[in-house]
Amino acid sequence: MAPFSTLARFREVLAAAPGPDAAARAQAEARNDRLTKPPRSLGRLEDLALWLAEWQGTARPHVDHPQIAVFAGNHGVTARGVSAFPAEVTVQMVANFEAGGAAINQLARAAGARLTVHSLDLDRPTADFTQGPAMTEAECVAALAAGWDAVEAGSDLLVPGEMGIGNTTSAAALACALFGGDARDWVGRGTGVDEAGLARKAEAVEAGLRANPGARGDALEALRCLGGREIAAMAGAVAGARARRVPVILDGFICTAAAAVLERAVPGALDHAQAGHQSAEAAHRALLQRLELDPILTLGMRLGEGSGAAVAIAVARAAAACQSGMASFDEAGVTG
Ligand SMILES: Cc1cc2ncn([C@H]3O[C@H](COP(=O)(O)O)[C@@H](O)[C@H]3O)c2cc1C
Ligand SMILES: O=C(O)c1cccnc1
Repeated sequence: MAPFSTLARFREVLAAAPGPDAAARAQAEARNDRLTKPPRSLGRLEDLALWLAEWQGTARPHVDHPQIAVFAGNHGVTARGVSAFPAEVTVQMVANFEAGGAAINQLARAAGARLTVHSLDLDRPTADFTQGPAMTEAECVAALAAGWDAVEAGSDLLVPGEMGIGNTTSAAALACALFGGDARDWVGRGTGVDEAGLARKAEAVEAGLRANPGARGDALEALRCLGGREIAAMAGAVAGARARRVPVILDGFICTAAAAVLERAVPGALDHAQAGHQSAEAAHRALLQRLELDPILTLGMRLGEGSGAAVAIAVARAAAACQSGMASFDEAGVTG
């Protein structure tokens, strides 16, 4: 059960979260130095292996039980004409996830990952944030807790994903509140809106910041006022993974905006997270840069659902396999 029932308590829990295991990292580095390859020849795979090691607390990290947790929520801001698709697609796509027909079902299977799907009050959209806060504190805390509790015992890697028509507008508003800049810098095409739709998105972000003056000064307040249930749940899942020392691979723009809330609330709160990919959603690159995250993949994907991060699981598994399975120069009788 999530150990918080207020946003203030969530912030304290986040601030008290464990750091990396320095001893495990040192052992993993020493082992990596003795493996049968020229130093650094596995490039970023070596960094990923050491990152997995320091969070899993072992010199021989593993990606045997990755979990993809997809959260779904509905957004009142869809009333502003900000998506190319109607809001009912959210619940329809949840049915598709449950039937195995979505992209994330195929990518989870391809990645050897367990997929869990979490619907968050789909019949109760968040309030339209252009008129005031999207959520009450109780609603925001409940969504954070749902994410926290979704991380399953035994998962050795977590990918948070989302489904929520209108949520690129919510994510843009969040990013704008957290990092400043112009609304137009943070909005993008999402599901494929035209120029008029893009202008409506920028107007909604501006109106949201005007209607929620407290959002600029406080990351958790920004989440409550401008986020959505699936966005808060992804933030809760990333925080819950940290408490359990489970490394996280972040997905696209919406997932990264959710995670950014944690980093802005408590610097260092994303140290256990890597960026799985860089989305084609225009502002994702800027968001990654603000967070100093270097995406593992750039495939031009712009789907969400955890899809880009799901593809990156294979890279993390490859990193762990080399670190944990390779022979040392001594063991293999190779001259070092
Ligand atoms: C069929 C379908 C499947 C999706 N899977 C993810 N998204 C993605 O699109 C939505 C965000 O874009 P916007 O802000 O423009 O609505 C989110 O649900 C996101 O997960 C989908 C969107 C659609 C239409
Ligand atoms: O980057 C993403 O995750 C994304 C972009 C567009 C639409 N849905 C998701």
